[in-house]
Amino acid sequence: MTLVLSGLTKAYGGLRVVDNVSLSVPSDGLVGVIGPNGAGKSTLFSLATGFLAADSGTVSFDGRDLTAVAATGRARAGMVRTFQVPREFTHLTVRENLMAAAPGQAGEGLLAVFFRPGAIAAEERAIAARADETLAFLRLDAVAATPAGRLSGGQKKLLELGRALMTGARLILLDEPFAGVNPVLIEELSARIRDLADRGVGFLIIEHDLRALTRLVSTLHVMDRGRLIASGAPAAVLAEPAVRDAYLGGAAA
Ligand SMILES: Nc1ncnc2c1ncn2[C@@H]1O[C@H](COP(=O)(O)OP(=O)(O)OP(=O)(O)O)[C@@H](O)[C@H]1O
Repeated sequence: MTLVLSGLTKAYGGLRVVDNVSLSVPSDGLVGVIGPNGAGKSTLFSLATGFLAADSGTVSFDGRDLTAVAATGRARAGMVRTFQVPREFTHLTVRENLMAAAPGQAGEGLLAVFFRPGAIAAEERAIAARADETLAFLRLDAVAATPAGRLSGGQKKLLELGRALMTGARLILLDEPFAGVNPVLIEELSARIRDLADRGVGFLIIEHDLRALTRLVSTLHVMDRGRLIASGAPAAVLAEPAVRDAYLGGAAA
C-alpha cells in the first residue's frame, strides 16, 4: 500500500510549480508536507490524486502504476484526498454525507433498481452500518442528524475524514486538516488519524500548523518554489538552515 511519487513536474507558462518531486508514503505511514505559501503543495496533491495531469513523473500505489489513471480510478484504487475548504453537502445531514461518500456497486445502473432491488437494499443497510461505525469512531454521533453546513470548522474536518474513510481509502491525503480548527478538535483529529494509522491507513498531510503536524508525523518533507528542499525526521528537518531560510524569505542566518 505504498504510495510512490517519482519525479513529478508541473509547469504553468514555463514556471515549474512542482519541480521533479519524489517521495513515498508507506502503508500506515504518517508523512507531512510543509512549505511557504505557493510552494506547490496543493498542486503536488492534485498530481498525486489525478485532479491534475503531470507534465512528467509517475505515481504508483501498491505497486501499480496509476500515472495514466483518472482521479476516480485512483480513488477506487484506495487513495483519496480532502481539500483545504471542506466540500460537504451542506443541506444533507452528517450521516447522509457519510452514506453519500460510499461507492455504490449494486445501485449504480438504473436497471439494477428494477432487476436487483434486494441487492440494493442489502447494500444500503451495509452502507448505513458503516456510516454509523464511522460516526461513532469520529465521535460525531451527537450531530448525526445535523445538516453538515451547520457544523463547526473542526467538525467539518472530522466529517471530511469520515467521507474519505467511507470510500474505503487506505491512503488519505489531507490538505490543511487543522486550518480553522480549535485546539481541542486538533487533538481529537490527530488522535483519530493516529488510530487509523495503527489500523494500516497511510496519510500524507499538508499543514501550516507546524507544532501540531510535527507531533503527528514521523517524516516531514519541505517544499519551496516547487522543489523538495529537505526530508526526514521533523525535528532534524526544521533545524536545517535551508528550511529556516525558506520560511523567513532568506532572512535567516
Ligand atoms: N492553474 C494555475 N495556473 C497558474 N498558476 C497556478 C495554477 N495553480 C497554481 N498555480 C501557482 O502554482 C504555485 C503553487 O500553488 P499551490 O497552491 O500548489 O501552492 P501551496 O504550496 O499549496 O500554497 P498554499 O500553502 O498557499 O496553499 C503558486 O504560485 C500558484 O499561484
